[in-house]
Amino acid sequence: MLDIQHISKRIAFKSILEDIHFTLQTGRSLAVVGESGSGKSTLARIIMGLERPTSGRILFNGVPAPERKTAEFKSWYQQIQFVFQNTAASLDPRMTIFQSIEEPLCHLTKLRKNDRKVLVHEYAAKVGLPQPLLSSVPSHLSGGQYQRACIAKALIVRPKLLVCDEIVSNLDVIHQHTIIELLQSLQAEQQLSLLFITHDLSLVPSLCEDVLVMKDGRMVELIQSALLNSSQHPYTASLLGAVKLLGQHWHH
Ligand SMILES: Nc1ncnc2c1ncn2[C@@H]1O[C@H](COP(=O)(O)OP(=O)(O)OP(=O)(O)O)[C@@H](O)[C@H]1O
Repeated sequence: MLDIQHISKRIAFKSILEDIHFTLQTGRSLAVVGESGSGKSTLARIIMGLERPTSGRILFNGVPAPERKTAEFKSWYQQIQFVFQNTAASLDPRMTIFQSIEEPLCHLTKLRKNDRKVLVHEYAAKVGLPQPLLSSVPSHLSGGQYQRACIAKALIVRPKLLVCDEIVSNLDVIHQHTIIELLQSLQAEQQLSLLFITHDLSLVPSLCEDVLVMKDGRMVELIQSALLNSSQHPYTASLLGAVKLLGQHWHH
């Protein structure tokens, strides 16, 4: 379904991404891990259509990503939704949480007001956002609640693929786990494919079947997360070593 074909990106003669290629099948989950500066966010921005690759292309169900501002762009991107690390900028501070979650339905569907309202309540409940919070503005939410609102906003148009860029990095461990459990259950319920970008390898095994390890814009290896512990690659081993040094738990 998502087919990343030999993506490279150069900015001012500097190579940011070099020959990234992988596929992500329906209902599967892939983590993209690597230390800061390895090119993860650039890859996410290219998948989103915010940046163009220098070479290579992206197909979704066999269809190449359309140019921005075309009619095809809208329907292509209805299938792929994103949740970002930069949470403070993800929701409009002047809108209520209800309006924010409703917004993509206004842009991407022809649903009537009442039907939109039913869906907003349904998705708020799905992500565990208490109903009274829907009339609040984003600044009144905790980090975990804010992230749930972003997830509800992304999922309400029933995308086939959800791309998450560092979405739990700013949360404490308990909230990290509830968000990961939420993604697991939504994934199973909606046959959602998940691309989970993180610098934190400890989060990967509980959520993703496969892992793409990146370093300096290149693919180090693509490996099943169940086999991570036995990776022969020195860079993957060093990332794993860092996780163990921090004393984090390994959730299989
Ligand atoms: N517009 C740009 N101009 C110049 N260099 C850039 C630009 N965008 C990204 N880079 C460089 O590309 C490299 C990869 O950045 P990117 O943000 O994709 O990495 P990352 O793995 O997501 O890091 P982090 O986890 O810190 O967000 C970095 O060295 C960064 O400085």
